[in-house]
Amino acid sequence: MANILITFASMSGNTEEMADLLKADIEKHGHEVTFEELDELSAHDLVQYDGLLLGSYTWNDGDLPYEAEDIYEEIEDLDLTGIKVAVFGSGDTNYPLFCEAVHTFEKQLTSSGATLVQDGLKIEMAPTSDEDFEKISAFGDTFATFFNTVTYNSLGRRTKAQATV
Ligand SMILES: Cc1cc2nc3c(=O)[nH]c(=O)nc-3n(C[C@H](O)[C@H](O)[C@H](O)COP(=O)(O)O)c2cc1C
Repeated sequence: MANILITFASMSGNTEEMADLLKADIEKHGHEVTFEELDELSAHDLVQYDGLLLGSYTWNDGDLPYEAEDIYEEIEDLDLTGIKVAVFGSGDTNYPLFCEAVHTFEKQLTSSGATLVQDGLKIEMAPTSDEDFEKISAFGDTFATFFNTVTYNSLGRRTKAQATV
C-alpha cells in the first residue's frame, strides 16, 4: 500500500470531478489517499507522500490558475527525488494552449527530481462521455499499479517488486 496525495485546483468543478474519480480508483487498488485542494497545501506537504496526483485547469491563454502559482514556485526549491507523480487537468480545446497547465506542472515537478509515471491526462471540460471515464480510470489504474510492481529508494533507484493487489 502506498500513501498517495491527490491535490487539485478547480474553479468550476471539472478538475475536481476528475480528482474525485481518481480518488475512488486509487482507493480501489488499496492505497491510502489524502485529498486536498492545491491552495490548502504548502509545497513541503508534497514530500510526505509516495505518490502525487496533481490536477489543474488552465487559465488565461495557457497560464496556471492564480491559486496554483504559489505552490508552483515553491516546488522549484524542493527535492522530489523518489516521489512518483502524474498530472491531470481539464481544459477547453477552443484555446490554442489546451490544458497547458498540465505540461507546466509536469516540467516543474520533474525538474525538482520527481519521477513522471505517465503522460498527463487532459479532459475537455467536465468528464461526460464513456471515453472520458475510461481514460480517467485507465490513468488511475496505471498510477496505482505502478506502486504494486516496483518501488524506488530515496535516490530514485529501483529496489524490489511487490505483489500486485
Ligand atoms: C478566461 C479563461 C481562460 C481559459 N484559458 C484556457 C486555456 O488557455 N487553455 C485551456 O485548455 N482552457 C482554458 N480555459 C478553459 C478552462 O480550463 C476550462 O473551463 C476548465 O474546464 C475549467 O476547469 P475547472 O472546472 O476545474 O475550473 C479558460 C477558461 C477561461 C474562463
